[in-house]
Formats: sequence, structure tokens, C-alpha cells
Amino acid sequence: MPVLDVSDIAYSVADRALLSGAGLSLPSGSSASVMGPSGSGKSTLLMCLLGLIRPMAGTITIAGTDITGLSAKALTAHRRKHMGMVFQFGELLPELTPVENVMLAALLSGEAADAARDRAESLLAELNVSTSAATGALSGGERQRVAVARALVNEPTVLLADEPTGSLDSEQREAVANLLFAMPRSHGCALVVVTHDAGVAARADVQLRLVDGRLIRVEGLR
Ligand SMILES: Nc1ncnc2c1ncn2[C@@H]1O[C@H](COP(=O)(O)OP(=O)(O)OP(=O)(O)O)[C@@H](O)[C@H]1O
Repeated sequence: MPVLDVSDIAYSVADRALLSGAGLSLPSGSSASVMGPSGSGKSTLLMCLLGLIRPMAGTITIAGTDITGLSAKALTAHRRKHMGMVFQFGELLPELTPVENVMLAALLSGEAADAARDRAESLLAELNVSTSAATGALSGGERQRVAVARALVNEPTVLLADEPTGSLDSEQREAVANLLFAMPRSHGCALVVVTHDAGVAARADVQLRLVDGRLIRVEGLR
């Protein structure tokens, strides 16, 4: 049973079709990578999966619900419950500690403060981030590990990452990529990673390329 099922989605800007008949299906515990030229629509695809933009055609079923038909309010609730997102630069709030950055996502989902703090601390320990450092003093790799913890704190069904290693040096890139691709199995989610890095993309169970608005499979399931 796929937990993420994207079927035949279309999205255009101006007169240009960025997505046209794109599809993807992932069971829990598995990962997909999406490569493609700059400007081909990879971030647009992730925005559709997050429900931040609505495709003009097709369906996006996440945890059994087609999100393309949801109201804005239902979409927000579904996103908080089922989706986690990691951005290229971590996008953490520097005024908050790493623990607070992670627990904020749980608090926004209605978790009680004590439980949110416990979960944030245990995730950061699991991902090997020192909780004593100030967020502003973290290295790029540590920042991305905090961002992964934040994305996981609500136990999402689907984890998305847009260029998660794009701002890292090669050593940190390896460490963050290894950690990220271990998450589907250890946390029981599906993972979609957009990347320009072929070495990162090769870690995915399913490797895809966005070509002319469609997702083309370039490697089979390992
Ligand atoms: N709301 C919008 N209005 C106008 N143009 C847009 C809009 N959203 C995206 N685009 C254009 O659509 C194209 C695809 O953008 P997108 O960010 O999805 O590509 P990408 O494959 O993620 O690129 P990159 O690899 O450089 O991040 C770009 O040319 C972008 O300028």
C-alpha cells in the first residue's frame, strides 16, 4: 500500500508546463530521489506534495487522503499530521535553541509542552546533535540534523527534502545524506529528496528525473 501516491499531476506557470503527467508511488519505509535541470520544476513538485500549491490536474494521495480536494484548513491539519520538510539551509529560528526549534513543530501540532520537549531531546540525541550549543553556532551539518529532527518530530508519514545537502561540504554531505536515507526504515515514513548531487540521489530506492514535466525512473528498486 503506497503512503504517497502522485498520479498524473499537471502544473503550469505562464505558458510553460512544469509538471505534465507526473506520477510517483512510494510505500512506507522507502525513498525516492528527484534530479533534473535547474528550473525544471523540482521545487514546484515538492510544493505540490506539501499542499502549498494545488496542481491543475491529477491527484496527490498522502496517507489515504487526496490532498488536492482539501480545504485550506483541512490541508494545514493534514500537513502537520503527515508531512515533514527539510530545506536547503535548515531554516531554523536562530533565537531559539535546537531543542526549542524541534519542539515548536510539535507544539504547533497541539502536543503538550513536556511531551514535545522529551520528543525533541530524544530525537536530537538519536541524530547526534549536542543540545547545549546555540542554534547560531551550529555547523551546516548540525543545522541540517536539527532540521531533520524537526521534520520528524510529528512522526510524519512522508518526509520531503529540497536540496538538503546543497549547502554542505563533502564530509558533512555524506553524514547528512546517510542519516536522511536511514530515516524511512528507522522512522517508518516515505522519503522524497530533490537533489543536484548524483551521489546523494543514488542512495534512494527509486531514482527519478524530472524530464518534460514527467518523472522518469532511472534506476530500479535495489
Ligand atoms: N509562481 C511562479 N511564477 C512564475 N514562475 C515561477 C513560479 N514558480 C516557479 N516558477 C518558475 O518555474 C520554473 C521551475 O521552478 P522550480 O523552482 O520548481 O525549479 P527547480 O527544478 O526546483 O530548479 P532549481 O534546481 O534551480 O532549484 C523556474 O523557471 C521558475 O522561475
